[in-house]
Amino acid sequence: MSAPAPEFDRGKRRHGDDSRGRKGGMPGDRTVLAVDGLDVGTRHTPLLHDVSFSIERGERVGLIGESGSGKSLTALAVMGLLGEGLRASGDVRLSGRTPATRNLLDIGEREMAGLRGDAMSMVFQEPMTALNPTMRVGAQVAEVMRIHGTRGKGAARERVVELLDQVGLPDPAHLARSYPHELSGGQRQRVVLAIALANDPALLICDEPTTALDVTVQATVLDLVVRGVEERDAAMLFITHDLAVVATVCERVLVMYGGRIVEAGPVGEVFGDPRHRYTQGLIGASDLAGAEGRRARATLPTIPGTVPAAGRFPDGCVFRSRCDHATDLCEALPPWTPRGEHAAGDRAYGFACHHPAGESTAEKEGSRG
Ligand SMILES: Nc1ncnc2c1ncn2[C@@H]1O[C@H](COP(=O)(O)OP(=O)(O)OP(=O)(O)O)[C@@H](O)[C@H]1O
Repeated sequence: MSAPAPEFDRGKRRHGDDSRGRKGGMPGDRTVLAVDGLDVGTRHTPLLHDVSFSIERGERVGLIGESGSGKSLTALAVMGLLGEGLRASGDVRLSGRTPATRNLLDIGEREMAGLRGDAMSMVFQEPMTALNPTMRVGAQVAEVMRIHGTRGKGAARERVVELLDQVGLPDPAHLARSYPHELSGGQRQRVVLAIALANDPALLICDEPTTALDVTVQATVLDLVVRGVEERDAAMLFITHDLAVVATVCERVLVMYGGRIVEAGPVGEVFGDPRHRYTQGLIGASDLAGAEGRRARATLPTIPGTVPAAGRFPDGCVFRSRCDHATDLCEALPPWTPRGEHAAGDRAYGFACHHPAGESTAEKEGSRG
């Protein structure tokens, strides 16, 4: 998209309070999603390793990384939508309406289906795959309320028009009677968003929601997504390749490579002062607009080579086969290093790199033990 200038001032909230003793963050009062030590793989190939993070109510967290890093698998594992042949282990808790007392990875498909579209929703890149081509769009929005019993028939009909209006569709009462093929791509994605938001989910996951859209409508749809989650005080996980979008939409960012989270923190800190060499490379190769972005691009290295196929990442630091700074030390898995003053073990603020950019004296002393 024609990216707006990045604003490096998003990380205003402090998230250290809820993370003592637990890698992904102990569910506190405002924690909606807590993922702790999530591993995903096929029988033979591990794909995600020890993924840990949490998201609070009203918080928007970006998940970035090149194609094949494991972003979609993370989202699908949370939603209980991993395909046949994939296994997940670890701990995934969702609160919001009800206390997060159970690990989502342990509950059956029937119960998961009750949560999807209700307590948590997901918007995918391609709206046509999410819509039923043979059903009028209004009926599809009403159906998600009917399935979850959140509204009676008459109330659902009124709510459909309200929701279609909220996502900026013109003449919503008339448009509700259209079929998906009668709408533009941008209009279809708005309908998908209306469906995702219909039951006021506590968690909205967006996987490249605007990538398939015309650049002229991308910014508008993004704005609607942000407004939708803000109005509901919902938590959002936003998956994208586009760092400029993360800078605009999110407060916090998780950087993923080789199925691991390699860096995490407030967008301003991570994009303004990346510590992991992979994050540095991503920023160097990105379209971050504006003078700040261009200056950064001129001084940061880009990423040599390509992402290895699943199961072909090196042991130790997963990035070492592409990293100019790699040494023998990188054959060992780098420990998670908290950023600045943050507590050891706080996975919301830190990085896992043996040779981080801009290493502070305190960190050097810390790593020497
Ligand atoms: N069902 C599966 N069986 C085997 N490998 C899989 C399966 N699904 C995904 N993978 C592999 O897992 C890795 C991570 O995939 P994932 O789709 O999560 O990447 P991504 O970061 O979302 O990429 P993209 O940005 O292209 O969507 C890839 O190497 C992919 O080939």
